[in-house]
Amino acid sequence: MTSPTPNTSRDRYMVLNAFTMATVSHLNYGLWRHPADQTHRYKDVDYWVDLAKLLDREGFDCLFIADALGQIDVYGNSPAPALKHGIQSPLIDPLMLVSAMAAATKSLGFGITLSTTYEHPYQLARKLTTLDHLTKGRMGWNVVTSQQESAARNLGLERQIPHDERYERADEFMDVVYKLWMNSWENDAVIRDQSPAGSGNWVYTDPGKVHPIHHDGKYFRVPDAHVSEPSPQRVPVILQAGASARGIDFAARHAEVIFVVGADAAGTKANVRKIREEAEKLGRDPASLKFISAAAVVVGETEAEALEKFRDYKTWYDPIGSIIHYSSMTGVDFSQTPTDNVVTYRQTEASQSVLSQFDPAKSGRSWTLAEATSPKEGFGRARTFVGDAKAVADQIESWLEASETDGINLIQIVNPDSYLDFARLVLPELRSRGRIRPQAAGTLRQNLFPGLASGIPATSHPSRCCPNS
Ligand SMILES: Cc1cc2nc3c(=O)[nH]c(=O)nc-3n(C[C@H](O)[C@H](O)[C@H](O)COP(=O)(O)O)c2cc1C
Repeated sequence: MTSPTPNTSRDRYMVLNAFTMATVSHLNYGLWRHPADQTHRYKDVDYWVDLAKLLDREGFDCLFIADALGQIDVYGNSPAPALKHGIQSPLIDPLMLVSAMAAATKSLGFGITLSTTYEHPYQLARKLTTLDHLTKGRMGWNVVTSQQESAARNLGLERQIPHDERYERADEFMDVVYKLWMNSWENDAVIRDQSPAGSGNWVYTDPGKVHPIHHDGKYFRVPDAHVSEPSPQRVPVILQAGASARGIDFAARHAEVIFVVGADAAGTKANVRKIREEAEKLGRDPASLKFISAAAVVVGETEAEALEKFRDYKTWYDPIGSIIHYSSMTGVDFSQTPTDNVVTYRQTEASQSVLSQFDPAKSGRSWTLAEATSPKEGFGRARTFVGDAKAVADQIESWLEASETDGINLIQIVNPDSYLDFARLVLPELRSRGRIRPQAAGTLRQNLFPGLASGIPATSHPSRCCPNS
């Protein structure tokens, strides 16, 4: 049951992320065919640098990039529909994009998706430490346990590790990376004493201040110290999205920014309260968690202009594409399901929360497949706010209130117009209402959690549990 306690820890400043994927269409199914859309340039570094510069200039907190590790092939039991419809395929590696974007920006954070099921913690720790150095403390990690059989098949497994066991493995994965990031190098381990040759005092790193972690667990054995010296945040900001029972437990334990789902504001709020409650039980400070959800915005100078734009965008929207993606996330082949059939929950080894949010037992009403995947009033499964600047700002504020979330992951409908329109029209309005932080504070973590004295996680975060932290 949800907590009756109202959430009192939310800041006035909202979290503002742009949400995309290194592919032709993310949640804006079919819009790659729109004449204004530039997403087909996703393989061009200038496309990413231009997007990052725009978001940085306009004061977005973070560019959040989703990812997947295998083909989208549940719908019709084949990759062909996703390939034809351009549904998250073709796809490139988002981590590779960060250095170029970082070099062209000052304060924009980067939330990149990496899987605890298919990465190794020792390697992942080095990759994210490297980027946290190169970005000067602007890295976030969207921790996923993955959900596609196609990833398992192509990465050396017979089949997916079962859903709950993936989370068990993920818990141990986090334990390993926390030890590497927080416990292995002391703050003053690097001395870089350049005493002249012959003095005998010169030293780069004090070996006595670099500690092996001696991890020997069920899934991982990592005996030695981290190979990289600590980065500005030490631990990238931990983002997370899964919301099954096991996903909620994981989020409550580890996540700082939770990408929360729900069929509507009430369902989203129930998930927010559940995770907050669990986090508090684990001794975490409720102010050290933030909740965001996906949102699309169609804004015009006037309501009529916005409605016309919405109508135009809708003509390009691909409802089959949305079902192809939904099949992949849920692990259920919906290719033969009439779109007016009611969505019922069934347990799969893929994402459970993406299906259970439409379970009548959870949301209080039934949803047809069409309503779940292509609601008339929106784009895909993202909340959609349409109108002039004032109306959109009103809708965003009402949504944040009703869902008890802290901010949005703004999806693109048409790139870059969706972000340009938002920046030109909605941001000044939100700014005038005191919703946008006036300037960057330092690291991504300090931007998201104003008041933190340093870039490292809050003292109640599990990464701070051990010596040297
Ligand atoms: C809103 C949302 C966004 C997600 N984004 C990704 C993603 O980009 N890449 C990925 O591999 N998994 C993604 N996932 C999958 C989850 O991270 C998680 O691994 C999966 O949902 C299984 O957990 P669950 O049953 O607890 O939801 C996403 C899930 C949700 C709900």
